[in-house]
Amino acid sequence: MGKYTIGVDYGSLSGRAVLVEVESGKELATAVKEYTHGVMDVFLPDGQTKLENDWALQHPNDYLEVLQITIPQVLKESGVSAVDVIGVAIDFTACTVLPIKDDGTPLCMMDQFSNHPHSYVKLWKHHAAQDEANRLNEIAEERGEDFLKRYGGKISSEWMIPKVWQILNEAPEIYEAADQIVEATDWVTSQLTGEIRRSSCTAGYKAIWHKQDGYPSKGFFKALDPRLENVVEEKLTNEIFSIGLKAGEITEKAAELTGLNPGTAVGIANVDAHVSVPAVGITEPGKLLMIMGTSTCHVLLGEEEKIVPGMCGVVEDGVIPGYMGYEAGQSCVGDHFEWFIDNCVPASYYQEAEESNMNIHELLTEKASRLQVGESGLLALDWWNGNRSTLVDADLTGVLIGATLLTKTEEIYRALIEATAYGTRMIIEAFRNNGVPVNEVYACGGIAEKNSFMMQIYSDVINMEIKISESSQTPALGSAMFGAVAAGKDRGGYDSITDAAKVMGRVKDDTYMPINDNAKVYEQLYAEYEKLYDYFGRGENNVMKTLKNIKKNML
Ligand SMILES: Nc1ncnc2c1ncn2[C@@H]1O[C@H](COP(=O)(O)OP(=O)(O)O)[C@@H](O)[C@H]1O
Ligand SMILES: O=C(CO)[C@@H](O)[C@@H](O)COP(=O)(O)O
Repeated sequence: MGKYTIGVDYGSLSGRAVLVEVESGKELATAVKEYTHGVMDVFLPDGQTKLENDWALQHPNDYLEVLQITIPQVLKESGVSAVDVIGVAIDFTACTVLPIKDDGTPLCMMDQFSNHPHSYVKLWKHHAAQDEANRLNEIAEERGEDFLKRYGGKISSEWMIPKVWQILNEAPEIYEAADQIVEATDWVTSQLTGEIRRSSCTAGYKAIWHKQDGYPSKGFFKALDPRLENVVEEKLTNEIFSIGLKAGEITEKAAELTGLNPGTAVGIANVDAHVSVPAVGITEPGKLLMIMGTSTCHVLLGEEEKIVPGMCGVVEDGVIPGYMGYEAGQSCVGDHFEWFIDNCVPASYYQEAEESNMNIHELLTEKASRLQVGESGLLALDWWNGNRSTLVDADLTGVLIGATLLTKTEEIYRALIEATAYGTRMIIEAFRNNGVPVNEVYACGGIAEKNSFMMQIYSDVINMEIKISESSQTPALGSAMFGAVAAGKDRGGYDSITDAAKVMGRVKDDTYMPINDNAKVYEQLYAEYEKLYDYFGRGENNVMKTLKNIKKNML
């Protein structure tokens, strides 16, 4: 009798489940549920409580709806009986966090807090804790805190401690009422197993936890704010579980919600980027995976703990047990194009797209692909949502240089694509220059799947071959693999993620190869990008911050 495993991937806008055959890695069914509340960046669900700039919230009930709708759907669609599903695991955007009570109830789902913005889930791209991040970085630097090096020299405002501190600063009553502040991935997993077991992946990359040294010292937290001295014991926990372990089993309550059998193994939770690595078959150093969607994450394995300025983090066992897992990222990739189509594309283009039976991305891509490299005379910086790597500064903003009265919409679209490719090259070079080899490049995610023109540009800009994941649901497949590992070989699964990757992880046969002529022109354009990057990003011209301050004072 065949055995099956389910992975659920929680993205920025929706959650997707995939049901996979364990012995072949074949995906039998997929189901997607858009979040009912989407991303709340203007109002709370009451439609009245206004959110400030740089906020991005979500509703935890949307995550439970994903389980309730997609898991029964994949069971039904595949015709697989729940009895034959041996494991399940989830992955999530991160750092996406929420305050909860000890029994798991999110504060925003309690009447007294439902109108309080700080009681909701803070999505990874909630950037309103930048002040806290800046102060944290200053204090850590003054104290010579060793951990800073492991996070590329700076802790991002997207990560756990700045977000926790923002709650404390702006809503001490919420901080006080929270028994724990937890990553959404760990919370949803606890809704399946009945117990919170925090993952080494989220703790390591997002909450400054280290396998040997644990969290930063009490002295450091006290130096941030005396009220934070015991934040680990009071809101986090010292008990961290390695990815690849079993988090528990499906409870009776979770069985009712999902249609799975009580007792089904549940894997320790993962992050969407990191979980994708084994799903493309990577289990060794030197192979960088780009997970390209709303944002892009770059994940890479290494043998040793090297210090790479501006990376997001290096965590032992953070991706594949036995290796150092490196992460870097760009906070704005698909979102870059989304902003553009929402704000800068004339109605005539939409009309043409409709007439040609294309979506607007496809039309713009098609038009952009008819241009020669360098023909538009444009160059952009990809900082519309700040810069995660290598500058770690959410206060940086976008730039477009070279526009004239003749500049066309598709030229700007292309310049935005190229900007994200230059940003990726900057990251690859940062790894290489600091002793972490990048010998091969892989890609997965919505964009790697949907936009082959963009992937060709990336190949030309980085001047390397790019291999593409075979699965269109790579993170969900990765989670399904961790579900099979949680079940273990005795129950029909695998004993390690490396064993699972050998069978279940794959890339497509077709790859992208750099086109020499294009690569040569991109070399010149990249040299100009580098100059702009340093000029605006490293303090020589702080105009972006000045403008943000003026804007803040006007609000
Ligand atoms: N053909 C396309 N070319 C470039 N970007 C696209 C295209 N289609 C969608 N996008 C962008 O991709 C992003 C969604 O990526 P996806 O991987 O599906 O989601 P997520 O990152 O939330 O997991 C959106 O920001 C959207 O603007
Ligand atoms: O930062 C991470 C992972 O570390 C991502 O979860 C975050 O960028 C969101 O990813 P998506 O672009 O929504 O796939």
